[in-house]
Amino acid sequence: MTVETEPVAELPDPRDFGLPVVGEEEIPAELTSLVEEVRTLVDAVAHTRAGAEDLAAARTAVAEAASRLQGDRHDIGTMVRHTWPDGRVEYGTLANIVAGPTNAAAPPLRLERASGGGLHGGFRLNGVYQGPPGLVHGGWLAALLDQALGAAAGAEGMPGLTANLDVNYRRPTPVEAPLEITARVTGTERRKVFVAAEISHDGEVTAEGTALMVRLDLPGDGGA
Ligand SMILES: CCCCCCCC(=O)SCCNC(=O)CCNC(=O)[C@H](O)C(C)(C)COP(=O)(O)OP(=O)(O)OC[C@H]1O[C@@H](n2cnc3c(N)ncnc32)[C@H](O)[C@@H]1OP(=O)(O)O
Repeated sequence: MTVETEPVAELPDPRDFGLPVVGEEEIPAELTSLVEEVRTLVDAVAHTRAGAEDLAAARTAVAEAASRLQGDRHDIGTMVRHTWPDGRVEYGTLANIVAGPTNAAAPPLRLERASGGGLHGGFRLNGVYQGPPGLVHGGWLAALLDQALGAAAGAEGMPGLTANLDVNYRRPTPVEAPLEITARVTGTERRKVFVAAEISHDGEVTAEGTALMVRLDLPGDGGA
């Protein structure tokens, strides 16, 4: 097994496969701000003790907002193009449930290149992500690890699908608290990309995951 992290092939443009592409820079600031507001709304709805009158008024306002937005939609499968500071281009799914920039159901996760290699990001999960009281749901921790693991492979020019994901929960992960996530490629073998990631709070690892990503068969890479 090697730890070769050079991109294996030029990434194809998803448009060549019939998938629409939106540049990250084309997402209107108003949409980004709306996504933030909807996250706040979901948290408010999940925890509200408001009375019937306020609930009914809020329902009407939300229904109006939804009907205003329904008409003009991106297709399922629309991709978003991200350009790293070194010029490398990467594609993600616009409405990805864990990191889609326009998906208000996704947590506010933003991954950056780490100085020592791999990716890292700081984030905070509100009470909507609870499993046990006051703690983040284990399924969401697995989803966050899976996303970071996939993104770490993608950031090295080796996008793929998760074939296997192994998660260990080391300590409880609190909601409403600063969290960090890191992920990196640890090795490659033919189309297999081995990746590892951790979520930590207060400097202590709370959950860690390893995955086998199987690299997409890209045109011209021979699959080796
Ligand atoms: C920025 C974007 C981040 C995205 C992160 C999110 C990640 C996701 O959620 S992906 C969605 C969940 N995953 C999926 O839906 C994948 C479903 N599975 C599949 O499509 C296929 O099984 C797939 C693509 C993983 C592998 O199939 P295929 O391309 O035919 O590869 P295949 O030839 O069988 O295997 C390639 C190698 O991997 C190995 N392998 C495949 N699956 C496994 C497995 N589960 N465990 C161990 N090894 C495996 C094979 O043994 C083979 O190894 P070797 O090179 O040593 O012979």
